[in-house]
Order: sequence, then structure tokens, then C-alpha cells
Amino acid sequence: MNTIKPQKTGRILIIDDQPENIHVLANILQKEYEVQAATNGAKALEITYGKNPPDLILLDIVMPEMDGYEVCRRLKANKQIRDIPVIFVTVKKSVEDEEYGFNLGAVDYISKPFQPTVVRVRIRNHMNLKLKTEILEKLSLLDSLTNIPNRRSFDKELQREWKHALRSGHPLPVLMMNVDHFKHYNDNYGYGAGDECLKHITEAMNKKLRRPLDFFARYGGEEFVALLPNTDAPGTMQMAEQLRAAVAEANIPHEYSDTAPMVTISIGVATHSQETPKASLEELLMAADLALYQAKEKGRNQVQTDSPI
Ligand SMILES: Nc1nc2c(ncn2[C@@H]2O[C@H](COP(=O)(O)OP(=O)(O)OP(=O)(O)O)[C@@H](O)[C@H]2O)c(=O)[nH]1
Repeated sequence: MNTIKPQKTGRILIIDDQPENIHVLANILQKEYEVQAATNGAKALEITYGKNPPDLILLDIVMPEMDGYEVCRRLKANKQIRDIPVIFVTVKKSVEDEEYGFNLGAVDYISKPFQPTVVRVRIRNHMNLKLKTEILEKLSLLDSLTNIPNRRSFDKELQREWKHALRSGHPLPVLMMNVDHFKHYNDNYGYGAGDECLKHITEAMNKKLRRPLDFFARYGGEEFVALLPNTDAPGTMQMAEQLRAAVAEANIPHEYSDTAPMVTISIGVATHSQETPKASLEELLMAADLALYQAKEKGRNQVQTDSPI
């Protein structure tokens, strides 16, 4: 008979210099969670920075070389991993010790010797909170209609890529895309049909953006935006043209468009590069917006750029 194994709901890293202590905690937790172990701070940091970081960390304080406080300090100093909850599990149980641990950013403090049931419940609570927070964070970065990143997510990504472009000297192209005569579409086919249209357009464009660094988001309403980091000017124009064509070729009828019998988009391209440097990311966005305005002015269903090849 096939038995269904309950799914493990998270990964826990146990850090303790005494393997037998790790064993005791692992025994309590491994039914519910995937358990990782490290007997010193250096190994713990290696696991945490690695490909499969834990969702929660149980950390002993008294360890030779790097003690638990120092491990915690280093974890909390790193932006990428500082949100992993740390729980101290220790024989140090004075109020001052606890206070010190909490001040370093720990979420809880479990004194040894401990009651397995209490440990299990406290860890389950912290794990649930961590996983739910993660889900909410992911949702807060997604556009609910199209399921692609939203403007908030784009703003974060742009900040990151802007800094990277300044450091590396690589070009950073931005594409602003706007649906043509979308007000007529909504007014004539209805807002629900308008929503469906936005979903189809998203799909059509998403299929074309294949590079791992490409970032595509809904900027708001009927406006979309894409970042194509490290793409040169000819490549950017080719990509923009492909996106424009992909929407036209989706062939979504739009009898009320003054431009074409189907839904089309206009695209404005601006690039921060050695040839066309921008003083700030705001200037980069404004340049893309201006190019989009020109694409609309010149007849829509076309690409305009501030960085001609
Ligand atoms: N269905 C739907 N419509 C939206 C959404 N967000 C914005 N819109 C509509 O998009 C339309 C945008 O209209 P305008 O800014 O006048 O632009 P346009 O009609 O596309 O004209 P041009 O951009 O000049 O070609 C408005 O009717 C908005 O109500 C959405 O989430 N769903």
C-alpha cells in the first residue's frame, strides 16, 4: 500500500558545537522539517549563504572560535539573510543574556534543558510566521490581474540594476510600453474585456522576454515596463520591436482603434550607457517616458528611442 509522506514545511539549521545536542533537536524536529546541521559558526554561515538557505536557525551561544552571538551578528548584517529568524538555544539563561540575544535580532530564546513539546510548538509558531510573511511579501510584489511583478517590484529592481550599471559600466535600457486607444477598448467592449485584453498582452510580451536578467512589470493601468540589463542598443531595439510585433500578432480585435484593426502598443526606449549617460534613474525613466510620448505622437504602434543606433 502506498503511504503518503507528510510534506515537510520548511528547513531548519541547527548550530551547536556538540553533535549530541544537534541530534536531540533533530530528533524532535525532523518529522516536520528538513533539518540542516553545523558544528561551528563558519560552516553555519556557509550553509546560510548557500543554495538552500534555512527558513529558521537554532543557534547555540557557547561555541569555540565564533560564538553564537557573533554568528547572529554576522547573519543580521547581511541584507539577503537577515530576515531568517534566529532562535538561541542555550544554557545561558540570565535576563542579561536573553536581553543581549534579543538586541542582536533573535526572535526567541530557548533555555536548556528544554521540554521537547514546548520547543516543537514554539518553533512551529515561528516557522508559520516566517512562511506566511514570505508569502505576503511575494504577493505584495505581484500585480494581481496579470501575475507579473508590479510597480513596487519594478522600482526595487530598477534601484538594484541602476547601482549595478553604475558599478559595471554595462548599459541599462528601459522600455515603457502603453496600450494604444485603450480607453476606446474599455468603453466599447467593457472593463472586463479590457482586463482580459491586458492579460493576453502580458502573455504575448512575457514569451519574448527570455533572458534571465530581463525584468518585465505592469507599471500601472495599461502601462508596462521592461528592463533589459546589459543589452546593447541594436539588441534593445530588436527586443522592443519584437514586443511591439508580439502584441499586434496576438491579433486582439479592436474595431475602435484609430491606429489598426487590432490592439497595439507604443514603446519608448531609453538607455543609460556610455553613449547616452543619465544623471539618475529618475532621468532614465523620464527619457523613456518622453520617447513613449513621441511614439504616440508619431502615430502609435511603434518604437521610439532616445539612443538611436
Ligand atoms: N480594463 C482595464 N482598464 C484599465 C485598467 N487600468 C487602466 N485602464 C484604462 O485604460 C484607459 C487608458 O486610457 P488613456 O490614458 O486615455 O489612453 P488610451 O485610450 O490608451 O490612449 P493612448 O494611450 O493615447 O493611445 C482608461 O480607460 C483606463 O480606465 C485596468 O486594470 N483594466
